[in-house]
Amino acid sequence: MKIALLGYGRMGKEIEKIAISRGHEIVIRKDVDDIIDINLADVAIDFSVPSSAFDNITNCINNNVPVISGTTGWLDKYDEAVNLCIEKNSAFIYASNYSLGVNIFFELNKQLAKMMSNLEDYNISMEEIHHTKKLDAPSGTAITLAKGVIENTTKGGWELGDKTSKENIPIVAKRIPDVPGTHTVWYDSEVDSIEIKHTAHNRKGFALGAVVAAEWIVGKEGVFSMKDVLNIR
Ligand SMILES: NC(=O)C1=CN([C@@H]2O[C@H](COP(=O)(O)OP(=O)(O)OC[C@H]3O[C@@H](n4cnc5c(N)ncnc54)[C@H](OP(=O)(O)O)[C@@H]3O)[C@@H](O)[C@H]2O)C=CC1
Ligand SMILES: O=C(O)C1=N[C@H](C(=O)O)C[C@H](O)C1
Repeated sequence: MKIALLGYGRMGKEIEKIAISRGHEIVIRKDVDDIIDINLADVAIDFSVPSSAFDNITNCINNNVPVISGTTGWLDKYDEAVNLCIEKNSAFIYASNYSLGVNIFFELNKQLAKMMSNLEDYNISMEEIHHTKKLDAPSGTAITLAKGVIENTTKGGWELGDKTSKENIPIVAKRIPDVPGTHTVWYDSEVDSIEIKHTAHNRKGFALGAVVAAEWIVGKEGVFSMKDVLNIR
């Protein structure tokens, strides 16, 4: 496949290595606001910055080039991208995290939330730790984890900070040099704690998932998720 990399930073470079090792060709490497001809590519992979993701994605959709987006911090415009994709009969996936391990962790988190939903002695909290170059907080992955709990409990939302709250899920965001991404969900009571945790050791899992999603989406039409790609039930 001919792949356009929209964003050629830490993730773009990791994706390039995996894509080439799987027999693909990189035809576009876009950073900043370069003018590009997206039609040179069979599929585009966007790991850029929150302020440019929406423009990158809609350029692909408008040109009927399937697009995989991993950029976080732009989701206020997600519904607009979805509607455009449906209107143009194009193909699009956004995932806050493309690694297989985190996508299994998302399902585990939902199951645990269901089991804990009636146990009032336990307080939920979350923590995400990332490298100091990360632009957004909390991480997209932490937001997906919080949504997974909200869908399965009476929690109404999430908030940044460590304040225990009956209504919202507190999320602490820590920035420590070189950490690729660590997410923990706790349920604490007076007598014990339950903890589930995912630790990325490097960026290879994110990059492989994005390339697998790009291979999967070519020839399809619609708005999909990593659950579709990985066939997780
Ligand atoms: N979903 C997932 O699985 C994962 C998601 N991410 C997310 O992916 C994004 C990128 O992460 P990462 O690679 O670490 O970040 P980097 O900062 O290393 O890379 C982002 C790149 O995007 C470039 N860029 C800036 N403006 C544009 C534009 N208009 N079009 C295209 N590229 C542009 C930047 O260029 P310059 O430096 O010149 O500004 C930079 O090279 C983040 O939002 C991060 O949260 C990260 C890992 C996994
Ligand atoms: O910025 C990162 O590095 C990461 N961002 C994603 C997020 O915001 O969840 C995924 C991963 O944790 C790495």
